[in-house]
Amino acid sequence: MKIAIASDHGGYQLKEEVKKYLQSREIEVLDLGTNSEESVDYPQFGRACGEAVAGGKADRGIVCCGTGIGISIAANKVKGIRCSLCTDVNMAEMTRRHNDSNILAMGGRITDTETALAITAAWLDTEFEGGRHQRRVDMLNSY
Ligand SMILES: O=C(CO)[C@H](O)[C@H](O)[C@H](O)COP(=O)(O)O
Repeated sequence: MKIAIASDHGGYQLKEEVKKYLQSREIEVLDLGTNSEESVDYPQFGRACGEAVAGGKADRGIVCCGTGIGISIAANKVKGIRCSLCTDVNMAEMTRRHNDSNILAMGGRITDTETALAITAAWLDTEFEGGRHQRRVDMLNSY
């Protein structure tokens, strides 16, 4: 699996922790920046991750900003993206099982590293259930 990751300055430290975690699992990482805590604009990074996933350059993506909100809004502007802002493991499992989430968003100023890595693990390892949820995902994709 190849995961695209992106953040603004508010999510930079968390992105780096997520990157280390993914690499420890020997998951290939496409790092789309940002590369420091210098102030940047989250819409560009959320869009870049969305386009990487929608365009097939990565299988899924993970984005981080201060809250996870702005960058998830940006990623969800890209057709085909179902970006889910998660603050706990249950949300991560549910959004994979029911929404076939293809980008995970987290907030570097909201969620501590240990929780974020547990969320990441759950999101990576939980399968989409299909069935009635496929119909709903198809509806999302048609909009
Ligand atoms: O988009 C956000 C809020 O929904 C993120 O938290 C951003 O990281 C934040 O807005 C950046 O704010 P800053 O004051 O420019 O660091």
